This record gives sequence, structure tokens and C-alpha cells, in this order.
Amino acid sequence: MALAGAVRCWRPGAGPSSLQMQALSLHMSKTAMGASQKDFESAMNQVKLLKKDPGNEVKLKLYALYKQTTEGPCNTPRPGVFDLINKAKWDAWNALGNLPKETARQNYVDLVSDLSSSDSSSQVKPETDRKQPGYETLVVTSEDSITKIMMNRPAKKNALTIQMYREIMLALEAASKDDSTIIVLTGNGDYYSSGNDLMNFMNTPPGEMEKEAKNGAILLRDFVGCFIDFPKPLVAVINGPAVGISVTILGLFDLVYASDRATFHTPFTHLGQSPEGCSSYTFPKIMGQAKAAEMLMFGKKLTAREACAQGLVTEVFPDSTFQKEVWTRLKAYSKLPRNALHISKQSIRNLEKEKLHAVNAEENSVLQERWLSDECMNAVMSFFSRKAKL
Ligand SMILES: CCCCCC/C=C/C(=O)SCCNC(=O)CCNC(=O)[C@H](O)C(C)(C)COP(=O)(O)OP(=O)(O)OC[C@H]1O[C@@H](n2cnc3c(N)ncnc32)[C@H](O)[C@@H]1OP(=O)(O)O
Repeated sequence: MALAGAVRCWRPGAGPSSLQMQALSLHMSKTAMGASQKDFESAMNQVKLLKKDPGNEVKLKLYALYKQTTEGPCNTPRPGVFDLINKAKWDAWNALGNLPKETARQNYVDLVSDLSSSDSSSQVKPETDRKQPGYETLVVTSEDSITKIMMNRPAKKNALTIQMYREIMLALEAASKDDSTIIVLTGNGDYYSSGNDLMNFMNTPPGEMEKEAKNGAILLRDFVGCFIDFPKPLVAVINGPAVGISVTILGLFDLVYASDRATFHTPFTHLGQSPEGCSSYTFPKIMGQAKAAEMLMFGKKLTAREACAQGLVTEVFPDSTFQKEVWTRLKAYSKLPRNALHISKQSIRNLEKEKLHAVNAEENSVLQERWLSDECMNAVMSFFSRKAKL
């Protein structure tokens, strides 16, 4: 509801210290005696300084109290049934009945004082303070109704360890229930992610290969399943090159923003493996059979612009302004009506959910076999012996 213009009392603005001082002086004057006209004017100014939007219900209350204080009881005709905004405002004002002007003024000042106190206690904190505890391989923060999950293993190009798969699942589970509107996955450092950590294949005793392959397939099924079922808008902020599973799951995101430094590489055949992340289904749908085969079968690496032209990426930004442009965009999107956004996401996804889970199960059962193949073992060994030979 667009009330901002009419409730002359609302405009986010200045810094915390002036806000806190005004709240304090307002509180002191109103407790000494009834609120004066000066207190009322000061409250009207203060409401413009609030950083946090108090929501339509509170804005309606402020509007009603303002009108009651300045004009007395509502005696204008009720707006027509289709004039929704003015009708809501009229209803709020009319609900105050014959409340005396002095009481309305006092209530207005009290309400603003309460809003100011909670607003100053929720001022922006540095990122280190906002960081959610409990993650070792991720940095998870929430701000402006956006939960950001950042893979945090820059020295290893954000290669995904078993612990990282698990922590990403936990972070998604928590984000699905928090009050965020949008969830972002991104990487710390120069890479978005180099995909599965190839060490995941190296620590298995010879007799336990089959069991480990089975466990790996279960973990992968659950990991990809979280993206299939995720109920809120998911945005990938691709800060640099992306490899393997970090690319294939992009078909399950709602928006993919990429720096022009990013590349997209799925070298499954070279690794003796096969596609996962539902890409065997989503990629041909997104980019057509021929282009999907080039990526998934022949390991063609795409630039960000090529990936955008093929529909895998939503938009490409110059690396120099990437973070600024993307976060400005996301902050604007995060103010959209939350429930409507989530319902739209779910309507789109629900049409495909069953199919995606079936594809996920099929891909994982093929991969489970692939991990036991000589082709896969040799490719992994050759990656790790590469450095030793230099
Ligand atoms: C539960 C199991 C689920 C499995 C799901 C199936 C998923 C499949 C895939 O994701 S397949 C894709 C796997 N990824 C790769 O094949 C990429 C391998 N890495 C590379 O090719 C290169 O490292 C690079 C191109 C990403 C970057 O090259 P460069 O710029 O030359 O840097 P370095 O190679 O020196 O890398 C720095 C440091 O990071 C280590 N590292 C990078 N990526 C991985 C990786 N994927 N796995 C393990 N380690 C990785 C690299 O070894 C270096 O370590 P060091 O400094 O030498 O200790």
C-alpha cells in the first residue's frame, strides 16, 4: 500500500546519534507532562529520520493520530470502494472516533518514541557483527531482507568439501525459515567456486570405495534436493570463474548475475564423470540441445557473455562495478512484497519439482558408478600429480 506520500511522517534518513538524542529528549519531555505542540512537531520530524520502514499498519496508525490531532474526529465522506488506499486511511482515522486532540497528540508522540527506540537499536552493524555463528566454511550474513551465503575457502578457489556441502544445506534450511526475502549464494576471493573438491575422492581406503560412492551419491542427492525444494528466490552472484557442480546447479536458481571475469566450465567427460545438479534436464531446456551438449559432454568453457547469450546467466556486469550494481539491484528487489514473490517462485517451481527430483535421482545413480571407474580415478590422480611434476 503506497501510504508514504499521505502520511507526511515517513522518510528514511539521518544517522543514529541525532535520532537517539531526539528520542531521548522526546521521552524526557513527554514523561514530565502531557505532550506539547512542540513535542508533536518534533515527533513529526523524527519520524522522517527512521531508518526502518515501520510497515503499513503502523503508518496508518500514525496517519490517523496525525489527522485526529490536527483536524479532530473524522467527518469527511468515506472514499469509494475501489479507492483502496484512501479508504484504509479514512477507516484508520474514523476508528479513533471522538478521541480528544490532546490524547491523539500524546499517542502520536508515544508511538514515534517507541519506533525511534527500536529503530536505533537496529542500526546497521559491521559485517563481522552480523555474521551468523556456527559455520566454518561459509560466511552467512543477513541484511536488508537478504541472506547472503558466501563460500569461504578462497585459497582453494572455494572447492566444495563434504563439510561445505553440509553447511550450505544447513544455511539454506535456516534461510528458508528466516525473515529474508531473497537468498544469495556467492564466493569469497577470485573464484566463485572450482566445484567439487577432488580431495573428496582421495581419502577412501581401497575396500570402502563402493560404500563411499554410495554415501557421496546420497549427499549429492540431498544437496541438489535442497536447491530443487528451496521456497524463496535464489540468486547466484558469480564473482569469478565457476566449475563443475557450482555451474550445473545454476539451472535451479532464479537469477544468475555474473561479473564479466566469470567463466562457466563443466569438464565432466575430462574427469571421467557425468552431469549432475539436474543439468542433464535444465541445460537443454535453457540453452537448447546442441549448446548443452557442447558444455556438458565436450566441456566447452563459456565466458560470462556467452553464458548470458545462452540463457544460463541473467545479466553480466563489468567486474569493476559488479558488487555495487548487483547489490543495489538486489536491495531494490528485496523490498518487493515478500509473500507475492515467494508464491510466484513456488508456482513456477511446483510445475517441475517431481521431474527435477527424478532427474536428480537418475543423475546420482549414474555418477555413483562413474566414481568407481578407472577413467574417474585416473583424472583425479592426474589433477593432484600435476603440481608435483612442476
Ligand atoms: C559428495 C560428492 C559430490 C560430487 C559432486 C560432483 C561434482 C563434480 C564437479 O564439481 S567436477 C569439477 C571438479 N573441479 C575441477 O575439476 C577443478 C579442479 N581445479 C582446477 O582445475 C584448477 O585448480 C583451477 C582451474 C580451478 C584453478 O587453477 P589455478 O588458478 O592454477 O589455481 P590452482 O590450481 O593452483 O588452485 C589453487 C589451490 O586450490 C586447489 N584446488 C582448486 N580447485 C580444486 C578442486 N576442485 N579440488 C581440490 N583442490 C582444488 C589447488 O589444488 C590448489 O591447491 P594448492 O595451493 O596446490 O594446495
